[in-house]
Amino acid sequence: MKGCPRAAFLITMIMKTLFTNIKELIQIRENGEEKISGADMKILPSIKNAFLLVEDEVIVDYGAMADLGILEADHVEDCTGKIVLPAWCDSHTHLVYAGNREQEFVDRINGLSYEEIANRGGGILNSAKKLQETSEEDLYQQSKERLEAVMQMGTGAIEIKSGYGLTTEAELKMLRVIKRLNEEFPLPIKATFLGAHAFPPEYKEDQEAYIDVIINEMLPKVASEGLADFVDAFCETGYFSVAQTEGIMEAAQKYGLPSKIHVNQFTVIDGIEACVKHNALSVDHLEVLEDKDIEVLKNSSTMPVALPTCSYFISIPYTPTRKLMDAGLPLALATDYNPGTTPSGNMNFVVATACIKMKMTPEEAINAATLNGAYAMDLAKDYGSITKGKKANILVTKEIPSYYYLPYAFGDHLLEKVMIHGTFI
Ligand SMILES: N=CN[C@@H](CCC(=O)O)C(=O)O
Ligand SMILES: [Zn+2]
Repeated sequence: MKGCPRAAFLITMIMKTLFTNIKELIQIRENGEEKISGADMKILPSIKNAFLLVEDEVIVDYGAMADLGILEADHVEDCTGKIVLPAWCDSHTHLVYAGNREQEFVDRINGLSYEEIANRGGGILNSAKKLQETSEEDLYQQSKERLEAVMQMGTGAIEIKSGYGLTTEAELKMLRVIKRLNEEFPLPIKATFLGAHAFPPEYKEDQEAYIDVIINEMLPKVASEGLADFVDAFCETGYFSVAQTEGIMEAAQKYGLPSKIHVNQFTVIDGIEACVKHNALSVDHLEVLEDKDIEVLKNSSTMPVALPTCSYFISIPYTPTRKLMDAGLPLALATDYNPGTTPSGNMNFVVATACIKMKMTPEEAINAATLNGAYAMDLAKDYGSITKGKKANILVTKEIPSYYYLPYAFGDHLLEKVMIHGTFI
């Protein structure tokens, strides 16, 4: 009922939607699992020839068609030949941005690296300049279009970061746009404050002064206006050091903001250890990993998040997800939707890329893109699986041979219907 509080008083009848003859209902979780780890990721519990019942915005029942008694419903959705699964949970995006960076895409084709482009004032600083010059309304309109598009592609819960503002005013502008999206769209949106995305040029020679702005100027405003759920930093050589990242995590903790940190994208600088020490909810990227990083993640509650379409787009190594899972760790998959390294919010393509390039099985990839993604946004209690009492965020595929077909036919749009909070969008 987000964005429509009065409706709760106006609607008196329960709206029932019954999905019948489902070829296979997948990602059924009955035991309150909040995340799936290690070898368990190979298992995707399912029922063949199933039904699913939704009342208002909640999943209330499911089972084999043979066990479906006579049931009245306001709407019956015949799913003969179709797979039904929970909507994707995209736990890492930068979906709010201004303009695009297709020139840098061509520059990379012509031989420049991400680092070389950034050193010339491109990259994050290029996006920050564009965003600072864009009005809040225009930024909202650009972002809204992207959000509508990713929902049509099956995203039912999403995290969006700031980080292209890099001034107090522009960071707050981004976060207000995220807040407005959250108010006006039916899906849950978690906001992450990423003031520590890059050093603005005017602070190049005095990094600590910018850290001071983040901690003593931006964070208090973000917190007092209730604009963020999490804090993030780009913990990377040439960006924010481990010590600076720790300072930001500690400051955010005082405002009750857990961290989700960009780390180990290009270099190993012991950032993961610092994140685990500060109980980070997730560590994201991890394209370069050493055994010691994996050891540190064991026995922690921090979710490793891989972003395979970022690796695909800027031709960097893929996160060694097999090593992580072999170590018994959980793993989430997300898009990293942003104008520089991943101009795509397509979770289907993320799942396919994980299977094709990282050799994850479809079961592992689907676990990573649903329940584990929800965990990485602190949303697993209500999203990410077919569970009685969870929100009805449901994908219905077209008629396909099996769920293997989703990553197999990687370029096809295979979703027929998307339901968010009990309503087809
Ligand atoms: N690595 C840091 N941030 C983004 C890219 C930002 C940009 O290039 O605009 C990422 O997650 O890939
Ligand atoms: Zn990112």
